[in-house]
Amino acid sequence: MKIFNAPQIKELDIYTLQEQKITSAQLMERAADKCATWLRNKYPIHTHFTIFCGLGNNGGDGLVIARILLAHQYKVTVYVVKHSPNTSPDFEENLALLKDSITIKTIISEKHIPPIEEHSVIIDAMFGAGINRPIEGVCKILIDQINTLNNQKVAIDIPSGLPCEVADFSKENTILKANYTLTFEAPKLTFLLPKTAHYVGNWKILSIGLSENYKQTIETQYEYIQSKDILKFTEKRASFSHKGTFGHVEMIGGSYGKMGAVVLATKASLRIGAGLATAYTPNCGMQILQTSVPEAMWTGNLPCEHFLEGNYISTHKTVGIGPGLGIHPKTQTFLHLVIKATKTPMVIDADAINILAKNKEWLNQIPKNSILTPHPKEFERLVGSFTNETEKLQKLRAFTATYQCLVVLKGAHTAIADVNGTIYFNSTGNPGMATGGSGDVLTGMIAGLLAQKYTPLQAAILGVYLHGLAGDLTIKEIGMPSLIASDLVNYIGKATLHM
Ligand SMILES: NC(=O)C1=CN([C@@H]2O[C@H](COP(=O)(O)OP(=O)(O)OC[C@H]3O[C@@H](n4cnc5c(N)ncnc54)[C@H](OP(=O)(O)O)[C@@H]3O)[C@@H](O)[C@H]2O)[C@@H](O)CC1
Ligand SMILES: Nc1ncnc2c1ncn2[C@@H]1O[C@H](COP(=O)(O)OP(=O)(O)O)[C@@H](O)[C@H]1O
Ligand SMILES: [K+]
Repeated sequence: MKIFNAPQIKELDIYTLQEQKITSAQLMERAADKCATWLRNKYPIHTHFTIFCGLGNNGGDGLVIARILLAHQYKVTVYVVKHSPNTSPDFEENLALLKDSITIKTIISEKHIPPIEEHSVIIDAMFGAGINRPIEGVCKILIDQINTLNNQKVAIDIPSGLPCEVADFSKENTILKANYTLTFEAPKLTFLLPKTAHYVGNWKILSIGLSENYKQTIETQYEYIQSKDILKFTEKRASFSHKGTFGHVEMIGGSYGKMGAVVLATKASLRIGAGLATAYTPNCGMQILQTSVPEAMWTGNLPCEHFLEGNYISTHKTVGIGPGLGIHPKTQTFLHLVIKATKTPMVIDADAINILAKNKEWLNQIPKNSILTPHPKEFERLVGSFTNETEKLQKLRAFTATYQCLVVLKGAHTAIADVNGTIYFNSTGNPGMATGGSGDVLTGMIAGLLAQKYTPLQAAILGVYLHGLAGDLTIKEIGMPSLIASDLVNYIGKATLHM
């Protein structure tokens, strides 16, 4: 699903009106009706709603929602926050319609800000996608007050004050903190970024029938990955296929005391369907690997007892490197040899990334279209620090373009940056996955998919999606805190049933 910025949403709106021969007021009615239906399903009939409306179309949505809720016998109080003389035509039209049913109160200055009933559900329809500067004056005072209340808060389209795209978020910015956000058609970029997502709460996409034809023509830099996107990639296994058909993963990693990481990655590569897997570890890992993953083979440089060092000769398997690797100076040299000897895309994770961060001149030598899977701290070591989300996304794009590789920046809504600059955000996963070893499982999954000849972009997207889904399926059966990385490996199978 494409993620649109504010000008693109406007374009899409205009095209939809022409294509479907409807007025903007009719589209507003449709959008507000979807919100009202959601609210009616969620809140019982005795609920009181306090709706704060701005003067643009977001405010217009609020007025229509009020009208529909009133028609369904809900108790509703509506305030229009009059911060400017300008209003939108659809706001005016709906203001006139609503005036027939209730008295609409106006907030012009601080003294008009009302006390809000303790159990009233607050609907935020002050500013939507049209926000173009920080909020000041009476709106700021009102939002600051609302943010101190424990009432449930539902934002329409986007919490007031939050832009659709990334902006510099100084501490002074006033943004309403919602429990729920009902957004139209597609999420906004700011819903998916760690510094801004907490304003949005639990968000729902409400489809309002915008033109699918026009969506196809809009070029976006951001996409949101859902199940229908991954279904495109999946292929059935041919009857006469054999283990050689599904590739051979060589998972390189492990060091004394950190062998579990490579165990998890190797197992995961097999669970996602690689035909064969070989773990390449120091000698102390041999028995551990052979006992914990009997399906895998083992190889290593026999003289290395506790960490990988020495020579490396490629056997042209699909290489994953990093889990548990350590950063011993001799291991650093060894990694350099692996990178130079490998000619096809590889997966580079954990300490392999940390070593590259210390030896940036080697980055030019990694095979084209390789996939690096840093968590945010590892990413920062690679590209240097960043002060805001804009800078982080710029650095992400610059990195993939410079080194012609993909980056999987892990976390909630893991971001997969393609070589061409498109960034795909994941929709699966949960905080139960914030546990040691989860990332190693992902490395194994992506390597296993690469071995099966998925393209690097497909392997990254599919791996990240199924990894998160395995986490989501796990917590349906055990609580989030109990989830451990081995559970993810065990649920890969169930996750693949959704393909
Ligand atoms: N396709 C869809 O998704 C559909 C979307 N719909 C709805 O339309 C909403 C977008 O509506 P919108 O364009 O009228 O803008 P909105 O957010 O109401 O802002 C109002 C005006 O406020 C102003 N302003 C900006 N910042 C300010 C500030 N800090 N402090 C003070 N003023 C400020 C600025 O005007 P200015 O003052 O700059 O002239 C701006 O124009 C969208 O979020 C959704 O709810 C549906 O109805 C139909 C389908
Ligand atoms: N809050 C969260 N929501 C969704 N996924 C998460 C969350 N926290 C962590 N994860 C996922 O768990 C994995 C953690 O990886 P990483 O930090 O490398 O762990 P480790 O180094 O212990 O293997 C990543 O795939 C990340 O996306
Ligand atoms: K809003």
